Amino acid sequence: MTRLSVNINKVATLRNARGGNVPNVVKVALDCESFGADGITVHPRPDERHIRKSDVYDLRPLLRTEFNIEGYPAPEFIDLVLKVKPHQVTLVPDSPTQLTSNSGWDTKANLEFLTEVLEAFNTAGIRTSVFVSTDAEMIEYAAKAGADRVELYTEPYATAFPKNPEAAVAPFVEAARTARSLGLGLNAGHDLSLENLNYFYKNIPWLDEVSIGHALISDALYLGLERTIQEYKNCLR
Ligand SMILES: CC(=O)[C@@H](O)[C@H](O)COP(=O)(O)O
Ligand SMILES: NCC(=O)COP(=O)(O)O
Repeated sequence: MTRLSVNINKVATLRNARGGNVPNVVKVALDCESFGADGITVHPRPDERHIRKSDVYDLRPLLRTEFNIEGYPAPEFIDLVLKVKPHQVTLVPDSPTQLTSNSGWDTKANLEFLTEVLEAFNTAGIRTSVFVSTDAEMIEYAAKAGADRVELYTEPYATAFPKNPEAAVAPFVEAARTARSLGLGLNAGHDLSLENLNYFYKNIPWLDEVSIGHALISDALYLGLERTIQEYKNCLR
């Protein structure tokens, strides 16, 4: 079974636009779970432009499904994750000012750093995932650093999909095989959508998890949150 983790960053973006508590990020997360989401993902950024540290603390005791926290492992992030102890932490190589994630780690160049950080999370009993491109060497070095899983950065797939789905997914199938041969679990995310998700899943049915935010929350404006989550779940069958 491939699990759907709903990324609620964009709900927090909307809430922050007015400074109040509408929409209520915690309530939306709990509703996502009631509507069938298998997990909730947040990506607290240093400027707190969407998810705030306080959201992470508020969510932790209330979520009933898997909690995944993504982010760059700066000292403040490491401290937050070790205090909150989510089920999974996903390390992303984003700089503080970045608009959104736009690449995977260079796991070879950052081997020492990643090994140290992953060890801290592994020791705390938190499952670890490292955001990577489809480059086999990057996946191999993620395994060397001690990751439990890799998350494939799917933006290149999403961009190439409309013109040529087969060519778009091919490097991801290869990367997924590499990850499996190394005993790594496999996640995927970024720009996955109702248009491109089912084809991705059908080609890589052993995917453990996808995390989806931007397209899913946008679809919910038209379809409503409950129906949207059901439609994304249907893409994973
Ligand atoms: C790692 C990843 O691909 C997503 O977490 C993405 O970065 C979402 O973050 P934003 O919602 O801040 O764009
Ligand atoms: N890890 C990817 C994620 O959480 C959501 O990315 P997106 O669907 O907002 O592009």
